[in-house]
Amino acid sequence: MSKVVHVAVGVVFRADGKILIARRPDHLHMGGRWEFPGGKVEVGETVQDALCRELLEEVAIEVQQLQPLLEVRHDYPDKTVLLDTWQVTQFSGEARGQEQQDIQWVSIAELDKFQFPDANQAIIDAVKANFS
Ligand SMILES: Nc1nc2c([nH]c(=O)n2[C@@H]2O[C@H](COP(=O)(O)OP(=O)(O)OP(=O)(O)O)[C@@H](O)[C@H]2O)c(=O)[nH]1
Ligand SMILES: [Mg+2]
Repeated sequence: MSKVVHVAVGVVFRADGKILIARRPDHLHMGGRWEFPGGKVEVGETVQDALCRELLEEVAIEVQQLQPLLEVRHDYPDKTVLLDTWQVTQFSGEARGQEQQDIQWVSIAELDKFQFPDANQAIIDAVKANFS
């Protein structure tokens, strides 16, 4: 059994209620699909630290307030991920794709128009249930 990849994932809300999504670069796992920004938790790092680091690296925002939303464990054919998912309610800076990836701010209703990795359906369901 391969080990579970622990991933810090941020559902970032802007003051107008829109959520930040980013398009994964084509060459990566799940390339071309849309995601909530985040990345792997490194050794010796808390998941909160990882989330803050990843959001700064990927979309140039500084997290100021976060709270746990849910954990999703999902088996892909090639790996198992644990998406440790947090709601970000306050941040500073203006989001931009730091790795040439497209980003968009979308309403909860619009989330269904985008193709996400399979593991994300549980996150989208939780967002709709909690925040619609
Ligand atoms: N960030 C992020 N990763 C997701 C989501 N959904 C999902 O299945 N994943 C998976 O989680 C895994 C790790 O995420 P990642 O590729 O962002 O990790 P990372 O930023 O540390 O990238 P790196 O390994 O290139 O440094 C990938 O296999 C990715 O496909 C999501 O909404 N956001
Ligand atoms: Mg990432």
